[in-house]
Amino acid sequence: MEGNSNACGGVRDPYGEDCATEEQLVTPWTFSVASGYTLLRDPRHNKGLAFTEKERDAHYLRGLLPPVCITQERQEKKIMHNLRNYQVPLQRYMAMMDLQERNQRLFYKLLIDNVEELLPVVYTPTVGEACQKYGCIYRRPQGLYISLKEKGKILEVLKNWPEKNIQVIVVTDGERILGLGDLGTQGMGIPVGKLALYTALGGIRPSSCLPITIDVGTNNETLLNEEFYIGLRQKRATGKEYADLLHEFMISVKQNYGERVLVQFEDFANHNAFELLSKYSKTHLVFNDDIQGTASVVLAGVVAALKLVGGALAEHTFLFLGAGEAGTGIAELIALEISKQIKAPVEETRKKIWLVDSKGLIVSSRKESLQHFKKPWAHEHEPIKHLVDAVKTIKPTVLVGSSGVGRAFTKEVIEAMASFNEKPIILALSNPTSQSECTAEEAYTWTQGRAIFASGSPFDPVEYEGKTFVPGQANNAYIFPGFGLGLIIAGAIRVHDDMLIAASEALANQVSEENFEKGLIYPPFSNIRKISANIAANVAAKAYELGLASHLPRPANLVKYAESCMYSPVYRTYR
Ligand SMILES: NC(=O)C1=CN([C@@H]2O[C@H](COP(=O)(O)OP(=O)(O)OC[C@H]3O[C@@H](n4cnc5c(N)ncnc54)[C@H](OP(=O)(O)O)[C@@H]3O)[C@@H](O)[C@H]2O)C=CC1
Ligand SMILES: CC(=O)C(=O)O
Ligand SMILES: [Mg+2]
Repeated sequence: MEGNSNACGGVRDPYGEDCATEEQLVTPWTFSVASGYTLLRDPRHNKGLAFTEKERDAHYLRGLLPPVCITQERQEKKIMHNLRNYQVPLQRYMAMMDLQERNQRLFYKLLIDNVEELLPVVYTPTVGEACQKYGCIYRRPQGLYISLKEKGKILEVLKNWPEKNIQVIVVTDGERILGLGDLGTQGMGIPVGKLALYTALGGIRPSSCLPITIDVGTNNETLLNEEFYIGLRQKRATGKEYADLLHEFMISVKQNYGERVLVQFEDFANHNAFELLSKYSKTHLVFNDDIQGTASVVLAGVVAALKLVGGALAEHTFLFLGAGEAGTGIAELIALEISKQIKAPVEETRKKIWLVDSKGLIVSSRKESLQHFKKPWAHEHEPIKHLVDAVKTIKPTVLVGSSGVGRAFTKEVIEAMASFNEKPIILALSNPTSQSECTAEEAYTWTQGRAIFASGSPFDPVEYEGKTFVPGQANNAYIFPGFGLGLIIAGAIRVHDDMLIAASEALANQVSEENFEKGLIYPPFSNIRKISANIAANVAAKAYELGLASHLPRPANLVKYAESCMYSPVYRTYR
């Protein structure tokens, strides 16, 4: 039989793949048995050198591994040692991605046990560089790519993904990747990174997480001309063509995974993000991390900061540089919380919050030309063009950077904040580090060590006049993993603003006296699983209270229940 010949090097070739010429069509046959060689190449089950003698015998692994058997802890130690030897952050990122492809449990064990060290590797700032170079470093698909070519077939594409029980999807269209702009399909690094955190920080099983990038083209000329770009080489589709593709996607997701799958919109440009959120929040379980997750984390930080600076939330004045998704999202949640606290209409409480965009202070004379999400912030005031003049005029107690413009908080801006605030609250939220509105060192030195500072991407501690200042990280990574877990354990069918406030309260409550003594307004990430369990419990409790939960009866102890639902990366023993 021709297919059995060994003419092309194969002992048996039942499917004719080896003897087929390059022009002949063959069927890509595969069969999967989780033992032997296949087991070593299955990232979900592979344990590498940690397979025991017994397992090596039972699963046909003899000879496929060197003789030594080591524990998962020893493997972890070795990989951390190797990672620390890399000088370039992107090499660490690639090593972590390789590990995720090779041995999933070890990847998550590493990430959970070394979260403060590895968060900057798999997440901001390094993930930003990874997205910029994603075409060059691309090895294997880590999620689903849905492009205009898949129009009309999105449901089929979803069915191609090997896992069926998906609980969380993080989706981007790559148009506003961190503060780095339009990176097209290379934005895939973001859903992949966010979902790694869903598992490591929030305990959602990796198999129920699905990263998706929707490719409608890119307006990034550099990428369009880049030899190794992996996306569609065309300008972005807009209008009906864009809306139709997104609609087909949302319908297909619900059809394939049901009512309770959480869709997290991530790093869409604001001209689509607000509309998508408002359209699909009525029919789907959707959450926009940049608008809502960021709002929740910043509200928590500000509430915690009040313990250090004093005063009630309503007594503070807020000024934002950046009036997009993050800026207006945060502003709205703060206004909502103040309105609940002082029982005043939100139209009133918005008046203590001011925003500056690329054209200057948002004021009523600009109202007609403003995008809809900025209009509620167009207060009566004379126009002001520059941030520094806005700071000097408005005299905010809290200054928030959500502009994506690195070093926009100049010395003059920060000194102005320090001139009328004993303890100015300065939050430089933009990512990655290159886009941060100021560095931690600038915030502390220009305020003579008086600033309460946190940033979107991490900064090292700063020595100033013999004292060490530890900056906090105001990043939505504190919120979305626990928030998602809360929605899942409650079987929530819709997201409600009160759930964001519930998440925020839970986070603020986790800041200890010891943290406050160091000037921190967020608890350390090293406690993140406990923090996430508390956030999840508060969010779930709110879902039950609002009648939006479908998992009945309600567990009595939601914190314990959340903890008990969390994925553990410890190896299982194979019989
Ligand atoms: N720490 C965290 O957890 C998060 C951080 N971010 C970061 O926040 C940044 C912004 O994100 P997002 O709100 O979604 O982006 P958007 O594009 O929606 O908004 C950016 C805003 O910044 C304004 N802006 C741009 N350039 C200037 C300038 N030179 N002076 C004043 N304002 C300017 C824009 O003005 P105009 O409207 O006039 O164009 C716009 O209002 C990003 O860097 C992102 O990484 C976002 C989410 C979470
Ligand atoms: C953190 C985040 O979501 C962002 O920078 O877009
Ligand atoms: Mg984002």
